[in-house]
Amino acid sequence: MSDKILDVKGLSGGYGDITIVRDVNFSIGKGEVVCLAGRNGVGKTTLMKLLSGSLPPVTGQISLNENDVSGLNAFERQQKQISHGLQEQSVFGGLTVRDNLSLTGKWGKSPLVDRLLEAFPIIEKRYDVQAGKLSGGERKLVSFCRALAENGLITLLDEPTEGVQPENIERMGEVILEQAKQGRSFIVAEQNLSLIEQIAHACWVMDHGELKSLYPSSPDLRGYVVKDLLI
Ligand SMILES: Nc1ncnc2c1ncn2[C@@H]1O[C@H](COP(=O)(O)OP(=O)(O)OP(=O)(O)O)[C@@H](O)[C@H]1O
Repeated sequence: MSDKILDVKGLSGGYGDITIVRDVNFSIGKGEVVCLAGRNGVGKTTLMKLLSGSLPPVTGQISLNENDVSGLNAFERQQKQISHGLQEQSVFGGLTVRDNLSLTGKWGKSPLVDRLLEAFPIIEKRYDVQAGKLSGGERKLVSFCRALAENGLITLLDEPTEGVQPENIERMGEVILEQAKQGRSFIVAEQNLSLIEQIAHACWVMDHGELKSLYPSSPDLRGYVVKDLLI
């Protein structure tokens, strides 16, 4: 088996008759962290949904460890170790933080959970609080911790830092890099340049539903991301 974990060929998809993601091709290696940048509305979340299985592809093939998972739904892909903390299905307001974390069955006593609690002590302090009463940033931390605790081969994170304070963003980056060293791969749709610079082994920019690689092909990651994102 090669070190390639995820291989995507000719992936397209969208909503009804509208195609958002167009003919996307890439592969990701074991332990690789890829950041996905791009302006609002270009299709980053749609690509993440196509990868997680919450949106069925119109064309294309997604292979995980050389097995075709394109026809599997989100739950089945999760069983195959594609973990995700995506925006919409993130955190249920009527459940406590502890119950939200326990939904995947992976929030038990483990070194990984201990590490997450050490990085984000606020989580344990909020265990018995209903998630609907959390701040936006705290909900993002719950979603992040749950996705990380799943310990999947590949973890998809959609704007994990939205509303999160800088020191916690830096800790998110530290945890991602530690996990990547242990062989986990990540795709992180993200606009926060500090996090991108902290964690990215590669960075892609999405534009009109198509992907182009910026880094490491460009030596000036910040310059190129800023130019592509903000102008
Ligand atoms: N459920 C939906 N039904 C129809 N169109 C949708 C749906 N969700 C998103 N879109 C459209 O698809 C396009 C891409 O949206 P998407 O959420 O993938 O962009 P994004 O790059 O993640 O944006 P952001 O950075 O703002 O989160 C947008 O034009 C959006 O209006």
